[in-house]
Amino acid sequence: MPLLEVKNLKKYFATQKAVDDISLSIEPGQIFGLLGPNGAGKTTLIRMITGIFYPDSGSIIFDGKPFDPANDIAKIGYMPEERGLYKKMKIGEQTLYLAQLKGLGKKEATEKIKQWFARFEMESWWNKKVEDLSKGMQQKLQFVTTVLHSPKLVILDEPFSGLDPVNSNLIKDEIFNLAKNGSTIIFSTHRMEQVEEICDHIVLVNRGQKILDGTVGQVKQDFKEDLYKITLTEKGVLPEDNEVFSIKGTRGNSIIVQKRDGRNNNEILQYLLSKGILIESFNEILPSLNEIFIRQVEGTPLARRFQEIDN
Ligand SMILES: Nc1ncnc2c1ncn2[C@@H]1O[C@H](COP(=O)(O)OP(=O)(O)OP(=O)(O)O)[C@@H](O)[C@H]1O
Repeated sequence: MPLLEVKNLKKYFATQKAVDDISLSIEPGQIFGLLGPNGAGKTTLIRMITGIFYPDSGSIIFDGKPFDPANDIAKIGYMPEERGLYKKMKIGEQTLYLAQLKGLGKKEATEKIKQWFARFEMESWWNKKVEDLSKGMQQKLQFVTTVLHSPKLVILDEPFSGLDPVNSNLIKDEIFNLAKNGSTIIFSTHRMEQVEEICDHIVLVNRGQKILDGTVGQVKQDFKEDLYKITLTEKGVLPEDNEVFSIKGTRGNSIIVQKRDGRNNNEILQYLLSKGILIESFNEILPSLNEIFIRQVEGTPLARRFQEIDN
């Protein structure tokens, strides 16, 4: 049973169809990437899933039942892009307050805060004010306040913005841990390399509509162009266009080839061997999510620069 099911959700503003008939389904433990260009409708969709906006129409099923914001909100942790911490309040006190708002008792909340603060090396922050923290430190704190009550659904909007590589890794590891322990994660970002690394499943939204839905692997397979990078053992004996493949680029003793329709990989290798060309390595090149994103959103062909493909 999915943890979250959104069916035909719509939210129109006066001049804008912000979410225009979106349906999607998220399984428990999934790390789900909600992607789309600026203004696509991601925040509006998230605001409906978190009970901030009522949908104009459509339904949200959370944990098997119609979504009931008053009760279900305690099972959700949302880290919005605009961070919402009280600048003047002391960090320990504030974290405790936010945890209690999410339904934790004072004792349990204090224990959990201590565990998280120890894990993130934040123990010395307890009596500091938020305004005394750097942007990245505030980000870590916001992450802790989002996940402290062990929500079933964690929604993270650009969780890595402003974080250095060490802290990014720390948060990334925690995202994997949360999913491993059964939390479901919705992860919204414009950084496609993070999506490739972290997400199991993605949905791409554009102009209020869903334009892609699948696992990262499936989506890449769907957009593949039958391109291969072949590294040859000897320089100088490069093949030419032929009936099995066409040459799309060369770099040193590596070539990028495109398999012709109806041909298979063995035929590529057989052709090269028949010409006495020895092969050091042979790899399929799948498009990056970044390329797919741009192609789908802009409707432009993949602008691949072959000389820049390194692996
Ligand atoms: N409260 C509002 N009133 C009127 N229009 C709105 C409101 N909120 C969002 N919109 C419009 O709805 C559309 C979708 O906005 P939304 O914030 O959901 O996009 P987004 O995908 O989150 O974008 P970004 O990546 O830039 O955060 C935009 O055209 C926006 O101008």
